Amino acid sequence: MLTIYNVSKNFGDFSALENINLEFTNGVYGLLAPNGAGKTTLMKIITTLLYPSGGEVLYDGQDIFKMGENYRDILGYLPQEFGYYKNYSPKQYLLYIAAIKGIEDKVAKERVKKLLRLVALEDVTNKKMKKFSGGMIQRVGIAQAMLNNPKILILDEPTAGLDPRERVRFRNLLTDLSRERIVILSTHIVSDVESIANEIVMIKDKGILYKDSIKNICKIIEGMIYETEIDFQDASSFKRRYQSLSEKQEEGKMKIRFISKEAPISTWRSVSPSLEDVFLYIYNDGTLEGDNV
Ligand SMILES: Nc1ncnc2c1ncn2[C@@H]1O[C@H](COP(=O)(O)OP(=O)(O)OP(=O)(O)O)[C@@H](O)[C@H]1O
Repeated sequence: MLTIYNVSKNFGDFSALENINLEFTNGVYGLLAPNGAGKTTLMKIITTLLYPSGGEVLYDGQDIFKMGENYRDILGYLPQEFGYYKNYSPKQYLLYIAAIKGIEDKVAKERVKKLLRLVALEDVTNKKMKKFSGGMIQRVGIAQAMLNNPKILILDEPTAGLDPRERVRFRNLLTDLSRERIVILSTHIVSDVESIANEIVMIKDKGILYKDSIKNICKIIEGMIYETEIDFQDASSFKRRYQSLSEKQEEGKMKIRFISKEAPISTWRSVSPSLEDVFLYIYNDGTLEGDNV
């Protein structure tokens, strides 16, 4: 179990995170927040790349900063900008990283072969990576993070730049991997974590706002989400009053999904909240009038 206990992080006078408390067991966790909320900072602390200004991070009760090599042996990390060598093949690259990690040659060869199969890159094992798609590169990234068969796998914005098919493949891979390890991935894209994360961790105002299942998080706004059709000319006043979640044109009218805490009127249809609705509600920019914020 990975435990984050009262962790804070300051950069000079600026406080990026305050009193973070979290516990992780095996499964996929989606760290979800807008850019700049502190996701990368938190992930860097978990990977020991940044030292917290206060608090502790424990793995099975041991301080990860004191575990040194022993912690790095159980940690896999895919940073936001992962540096690979275009002129290398995935096999060459992974063997090279394995050598840096001090994995014995014979063991490394076996593992690289297995990992390339796991991330479905067997057919391009010896092809130079310069012609690879974003999704293929991300899968090489996952494979390098998995070289030491880590108990904790940290992925910083791993789905940026993937096309929808690659996203699906990527999700399936993570679900598979999370059976026997802690997988924490950060993103500001709700749909990336919606179908794979067992729990969502939301950061707001430097702290943890929620750590819960999607189902429970959605309960926060249950009974507050509606859809209705309005005339385009009424749209701006409507949107000043109610927070719009999505809009589309339908038969000359605007179909709008929105949040209201007021008693509904007969033309509103109550709908089930989604994680995307919660995200928009939580991180709304405060441009509404009245009590609906
Ligand atoms: N080395 C640093 N020095 C000063 N401020 C920093 C430093 N690193 C991060 N910050 C600030 O801390 C806050 C959190 O940054 P962080 O990169 O963790 O956010 P994020 O949620 O990961 O966003 P993104 O996805 O854009 O990286 C931001 O306001 C950022 O400007």
